[in-house]
Amino acid sequence: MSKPILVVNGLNASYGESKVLFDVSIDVLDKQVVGCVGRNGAGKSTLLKSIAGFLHPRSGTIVSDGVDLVGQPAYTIANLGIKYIPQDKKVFSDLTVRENLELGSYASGDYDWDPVLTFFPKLKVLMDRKAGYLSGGERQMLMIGRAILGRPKLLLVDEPTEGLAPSIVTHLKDVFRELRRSAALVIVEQNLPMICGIADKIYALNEGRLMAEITERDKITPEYCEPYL
Ligand SMILES: Nc1ncnc2c1ncn2[C@@H]1O[C@H](COP(=O)(O)OP(=O)(O)OP(=O)(O)O)[C@@H](O)[C@H]1O
Repeated sequence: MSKPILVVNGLNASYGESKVLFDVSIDVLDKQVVGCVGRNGAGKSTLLKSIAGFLHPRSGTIVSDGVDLVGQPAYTIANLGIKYIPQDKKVFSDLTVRENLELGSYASGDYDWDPVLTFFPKLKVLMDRKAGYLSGGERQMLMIGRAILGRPKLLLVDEPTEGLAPSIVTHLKDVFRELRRSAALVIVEQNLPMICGIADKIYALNEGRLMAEITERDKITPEYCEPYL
């Protein structure tokens, strides 16, 4: 039986006076793939940002390996091996692909190039190119490569397939499947065939509240999850 790598309990989060998450509780086991689905504005990104330390919640606990992450700065959480891949695919445009990749593990100085170049051989060719010139798919490879270069234990991935060609979506699906050998993943995703194809569990959010925790294998299907979108 795997141990939990993340336990979020009673999370309430706001932007100023506007409350966005209401008493959200989730848990993620080691090497588990957890999907998070919901309509636009449901609070999925806010949940990931809260775990990653980019937004300090009003109340609740977020515990990983016995450490409460609430109140910790984002860089401390990243150094604990919890890597956040935001939706916006922002890269440092004037830095090369190599420099962008290395920045993610700069603090720890621990670079594990093998999985990055095995999963994304195309990055080898692009290594000296300025990141600002990359296509959307190449940027996503860079974002994921940057997160896995430092041997993460948990990846928080926000809508990784948004706007990408079907061949890249299939590739990313294979990458996430392989990554679970060494890390747990929480993936926010609107592409139900993609997330249902790899998730062990799905959480559905609506208007900041948890509507469902779907764990039965035969219910982790696009048809079953569709009403939550
Ligand atoms: N920086 C911010 N300041 C104020 N309100 C915000 C901010 N970011 C998000 N919100 C609001 O919080 C709510 C939840 O947004 P969030 O981005 O978490 O939803 P989401 O489920 O990820 O949506 P989407 O699928 O559209 O990305 C929305 O009503 C949004 O307008």
